[in-house]
Amino acid sequence: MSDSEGLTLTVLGAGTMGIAIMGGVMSSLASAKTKSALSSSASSSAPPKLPSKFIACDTWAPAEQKVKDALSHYAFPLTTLTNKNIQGARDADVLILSCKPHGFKDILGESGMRDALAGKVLISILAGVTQEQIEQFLYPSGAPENACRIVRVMPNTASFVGESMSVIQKSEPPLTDAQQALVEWIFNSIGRVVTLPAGNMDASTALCGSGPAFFALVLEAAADGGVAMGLPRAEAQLMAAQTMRGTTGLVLSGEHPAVLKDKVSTPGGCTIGGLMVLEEGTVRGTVSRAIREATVVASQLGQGAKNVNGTRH
Ligand SMILES: NC(=O)C1=CN([C@@H]2O[C@H](COP(=O)(O)OP(=O)(O)OC[C@H]3O[C@@H](n4cnc5c(N)ncnc54)[C@H](OP(=O)(O)O)[C@@H]3O)[C@@H](O)[C@H]2O)C=CC1
Ligand SMILES: O=C(O)[C@@H]1CCC=N1
Repeated sequence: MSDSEGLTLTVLGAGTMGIAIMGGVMSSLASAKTKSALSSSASSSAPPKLPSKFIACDTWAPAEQKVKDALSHYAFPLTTLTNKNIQGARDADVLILSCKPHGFKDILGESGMRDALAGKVLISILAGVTQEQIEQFLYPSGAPENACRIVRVMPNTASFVGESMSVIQKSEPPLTDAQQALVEWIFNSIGRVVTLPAGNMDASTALCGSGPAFFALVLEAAADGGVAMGLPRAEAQLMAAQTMRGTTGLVLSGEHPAVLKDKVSTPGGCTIGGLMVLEEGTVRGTVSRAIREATVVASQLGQGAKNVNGTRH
C-alpha cells in the first residue's frame, strides 16, 4: 500500500503485457532517478505520488521466475504471487488488469475482490472488453460510493522499451484530477499517449495493440529481401529496424508519409521501381484490411466468442 515514498502498482496477469508495463515503468523511474530529476513528477499535472513498489500476480507458477528474470535488475521492491490475486489487489494502490480478455470474470469474481479494489483505480488493457462490461460484472446492482474506478487503456508491447503508443479511453464521468494524473503518468512514462472516446478502442487495439506485430512482419520481410540479395542476416535485420525507426522519426517530426515517399523516389531511380512492385502487390490495401480485420476481431473478444478468427474469411 501507499507509504510516504510511493504507490504500489499491481498487475493481475503477469504475462507479456504485465511484464512489459512494469518493466517500462521501472525503467522510466530508474532513469529519472539516475538523472536525479523526476522531471515528469515535477510538472503541475504529475500525481502527488508515483509507483515505487510492484506486485505481479498470476495463476501460472513459472510466471514468478519470468517476472524476476525480466525485472529484478531494476532493484525496485517487487513481489511475485501465484494464485493470490486478492492479496495483490489488497496491497495495491493502482492495478492493471492484464489477463486474457476472457479471463476477467475469473479474477474479478474472486471472493473479496470487490472489497480489495474499493476506492482504487483499476486499469484494464483487455482487448474487446468494455469499461461497462467490467463495471456491470463488478457492480451488477450499481456502483457503490467506494467503487473502484475502471479505466480502459490500450498500450502495446513496446511499453517494455518505453515506446508504447497507448490510447486512454476518455472516462465518463471524468476521473478525479489525481486519478487522471496517475493514469496519464503511467502511460506517458512508457511511451506516447492519446485519449479517445470509447467507440475508438477496438480500432486502437488493432492499430496500436496489434501494430507491432504487423510492422514486425514488414520489417522481417524487408530484411529477408536484403538477405536474398546477399546481405548478412544480422546486419540486414539491424538495417531494416533502424530504417523503420528513421522513417517513423521523420513522420513523428511532422513529415507527411506521402511527401516522404516522394522525396525518396529519385526520378528514374530504384525507389520508384520498388514502390511499383509494392503497389502491384496491393500492399496498402492489404495493410489497411489487416487493421480493419483486427478491429472486427478485437470487437468480439469481449463477447466470450471462441475462435473468432475462424469465423471470418
Ligand atoms: N500482447 C500484446 O501485445 C497486447 C495485449 N493486450 C491485452 O493484454 C492482455 C494480456 O495479454 P498478454 O500479456 O499478451 O497475455 P499473456 O497470456 O501473456 O498474459 C496473461 C497472463 O495472465 C495469466 N492469468 C490467467 N488467468 C489468471 C488469473 N485468474 N489470475 C491471474 N493471472 C491470470 C495468464 O496465465 P495463463 O497463461 O496460465 O492463462 C498469463 O500469464 C490481453 O487481454 C490482451 O488483449 C493489449 C495490448 C497489447
Ligand atoms: O492479439 C491480441 O488479441 C492482443 C490485443 C492486441 C495485441 N495483442
